[in-house]
Parts: sequence; C-alpha cells; structure tokens
Amino acid sequence: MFSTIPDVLDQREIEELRGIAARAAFIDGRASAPGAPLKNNLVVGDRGLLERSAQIVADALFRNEDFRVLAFPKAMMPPILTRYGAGMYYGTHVDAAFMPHPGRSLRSDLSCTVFLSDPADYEGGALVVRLGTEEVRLRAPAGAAIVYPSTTLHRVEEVTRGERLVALTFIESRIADAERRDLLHELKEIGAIAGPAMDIDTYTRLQRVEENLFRRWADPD
Ligand SMILES: O=C(O)CCC(=O)C(=O)O
Ligand SMILES: [Fe+2]
Repeated sequence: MFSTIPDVLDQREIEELRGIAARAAFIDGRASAPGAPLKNNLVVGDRGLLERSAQIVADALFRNEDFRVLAFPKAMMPPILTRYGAGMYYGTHVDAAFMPHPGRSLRSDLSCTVFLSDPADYEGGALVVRLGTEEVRLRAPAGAAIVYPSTTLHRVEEVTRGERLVALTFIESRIADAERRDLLHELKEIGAIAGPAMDIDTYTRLQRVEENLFRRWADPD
C-alpha cells in the first residue's frame, strides 16, 4: 500500500542530482500541471538537465528489486526534479488517471517520491496521504523512495524551513488491480524470506503459484 524503499539512489547519484539542482534554472511547477492552482513548487526548467536527472532516477528505480516486485512496472513517467522551498506546498489532490507518454498515454497506478534532501534539511514538507478518515504522514531519508497509490487524495505540507528536493514520477503497473498487485507482492516477499529454508519441491510449487497468478493477472511488458 505505502512503501518506503531505502537506498534506491546511491551516494554518487544523490550527489549528481543535487549538483544538477544547484546548476539548474527552476520554473513554476504549474507548468507541468496546468490548471492545478494547489501546486506551489518548482521544477527543473532546463531540458538537458531534466532529461539527465530523469534518467538517473528512472534507472535507479528499475534496477531496484524491491521496487520491481512492489510495482511490477510497465511504464514510468520521466521523474521530474522538484524543489519545495520555504513557503511551498502542494494542496490536496488526486493524480490524473492518464498522463502523456511517448506513443500512448500512461495510466498512473502508483505515484512515487524519491528523496534527495534528508528530513533534517527541512521542516514541514511531509507527504500526507488520506486513508479513509485517517491521514498517513510520510517522510524518508535521502536516496529513499516512497511509493503510494495514485488513487488516493494526498498533499505536501508547507515547507517552513530549508528545502525539500525530490524527484516525482508515476508508474503504470503490469498488474492494474491494486489488490492483485498487493497479493503477488506478498507472495514474492514470502518466497524471498522463506524460500531458502524450503525443500526444493515446496519451493518449486510456490514458484508455480507465483508464475501462474502472474500469467493470469499481468499485462505483457
Ligand atoms: O512532492 C511529493 O512528494 C508529491 C507530489 C505530488 O503529489 C504530485 O506531483 O502529484
Ligand atoms: Fe500527486
């Protein structure tokens, strides 16, 4: 449902992305979401730097095994390097169902925030996701990613001190149904944890269940 994946970016990548942010010109974040009056943040405006930063973050997510068995990614929006300075926030909203993507539009199943700032670098700025009558407040260390359902209402609280530097992306999953995705993720995790202790026949039977559910539920790449 909500997952924090640690160490998606290594230290070298964090440094490179911080370096890009330091050199880049930032523009009003509303440029990427026209008609979003609730959006008050800044995105990298320089095309070359935006592409380079997107490449680093997308590669890091795709190579991460925890991310792959959680999201079963089919397609990803280019991650957008985004800065929330003091006074900036993103009001309560739901992410658009479909987003422009080369060739065809991408259905956003999962939303993802990759952190380049450490929580100590800023105050406020929590990602707050609504869950029924409750709210889940999320923060994570530099290098970590938070993945949450695009279907939820969510917001980013005002940053009251410092700077919250993040990369934001949206993922279309090979498994459209969130419940099925969650069940397969659980099965894969259990297999990873308990697999080494199983006898080979039991382990092979578990794999059969995994593969056949995947066959029934997942879209091809
Ligand atoms: O900054 C964040 O963590 C989330 C931003 C967001 O909700 C969005 O870009 O749609
Ligand atoms: Fe959002």
